[in-house]
Amino acid sequence: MTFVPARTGIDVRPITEAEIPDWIRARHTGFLRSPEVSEAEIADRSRNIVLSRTLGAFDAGRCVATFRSFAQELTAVGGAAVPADAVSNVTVTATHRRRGLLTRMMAHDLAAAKERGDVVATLLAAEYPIYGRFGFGPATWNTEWTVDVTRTGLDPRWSGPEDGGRVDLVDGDDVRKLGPELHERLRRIQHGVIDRSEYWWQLNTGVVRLPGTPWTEPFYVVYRAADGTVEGLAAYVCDETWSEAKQPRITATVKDLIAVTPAAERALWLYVCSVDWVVRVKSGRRAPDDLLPLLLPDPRAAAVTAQADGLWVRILDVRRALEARTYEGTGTLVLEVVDPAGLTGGRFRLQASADGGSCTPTTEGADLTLGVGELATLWLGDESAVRLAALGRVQEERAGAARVADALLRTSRRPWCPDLF
Ligand SMILES: CC(=O)SCCNC(=O)CCNC(=O)[C@H](O)C(C)(C)COP(=O)(O)OP(=O)(O)OC[C@H]1O[C@@H](n2cnc3c(N)ncnc32)[C@H](O)[C@@H]1OP(=O)(O)O
Repeated sequence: MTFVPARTGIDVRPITEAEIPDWIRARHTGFLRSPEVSEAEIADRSRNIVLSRTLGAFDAGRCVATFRSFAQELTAVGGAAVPADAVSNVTVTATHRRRGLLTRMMAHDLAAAKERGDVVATLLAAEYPIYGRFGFGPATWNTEWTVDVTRTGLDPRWSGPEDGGRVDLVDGDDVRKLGPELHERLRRIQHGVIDRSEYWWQLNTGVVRLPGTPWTEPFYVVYRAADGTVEGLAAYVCDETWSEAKQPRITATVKDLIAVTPAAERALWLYVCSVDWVVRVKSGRRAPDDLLPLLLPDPRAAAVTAQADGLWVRILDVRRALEARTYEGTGTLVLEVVDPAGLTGGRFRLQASADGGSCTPTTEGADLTLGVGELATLWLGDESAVRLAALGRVQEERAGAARVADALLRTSRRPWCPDLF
């Protein structure tokens, strides 16, 4: 593995164990948090980072930029997991911005991911304009609704699901036992979902608490179907707002809600919207086509209060990415994929049907020319090639090719990535 040559006299390289505290300080500085570094954080990082995948830029021995990646699995359309290079903790200290340090760290990491055989790289972008230039495209979107419970039209006498299932309050121990298996089932049916490690469950149930990140123990509920199978799990916290007239005006904020059946999804949303005293429910990050508004007799009670790009994907291997997913339509498409970084561009013939896709290099004339970032936005099924063509971001080399691409690549339900990393 060769490093991108230094143009600035600043070293970009994997950090050593001894450099972890300085790297944490630089990371805090880049994210505009207090530069103070605690022993607890050093211990936590020492346990959880892979040094060879934790990059720093060093100017006169001081860390001035940070970058970290780790192994992740991303669910493709149809439920197969593809190996992903998850990028996180990207910072460049303000004194060293716009000197190409991010560019060098990214080139180093993506080259290593390609060499390892990862199919895609993923990240969550702090700001939209940063990562398109590196071949990433937004592949999932998140919507947050705020439900005005007083106008949902829900029956105030609702006292649990009427399908034979039940909703039970559980505690963090139960969640750590039941959650991982439920999430594994979700991963097999929901494209866009990423794997959750044991550490994720510990962090998100308060077993691991990081300095500077306050923890409020949430309420946890599970939905069990009539046969006792756990099909859904929700975690929510409540504030303590009361009106001046001493009336409870509580907002419930959903931290996590995963369900593997529509019955579980329905029961958990109706439960959260029916807790006495709760007048407002904040949904947290949901897919834009989440059922929530339409589960309410009056969907206008659910107002969209945030909408933003979610998971960004960088395809590292076009052939394996297109062969990993399934297709709702049948047809053939020749794609000219432009990748200025030279990691995976070329001309590919995609033959798709209900049995899967085959993708082979070809010299046939292209139907559609598109950048590798645009392919990422289409790959998870969310974006429309017709829309991108209207924006001038994909070129039709054959009239009607964008419609064919939509018939093959788009999915009935939108992808969703509920997690932060
Ligand atoms: C996955 C995550 O961790 S997301 C978190 C990202 N981190 C942050 O937002 C923390 C605050 N910001 C920073 O640390 C830095 O500004 C970074 C990491 C965003 C950019 O680092 P830099 O070293 O300045 O980037 P670099 O010099 O390599 O810039 C490469 C190109 O991207 C452009 N660019 C970089 N950041 C931005 C931005 N925020 N908005 C628009 N363009 C940007 C540069 O102008 C440059 O363009 P050019 O090639 O046309 O000249």
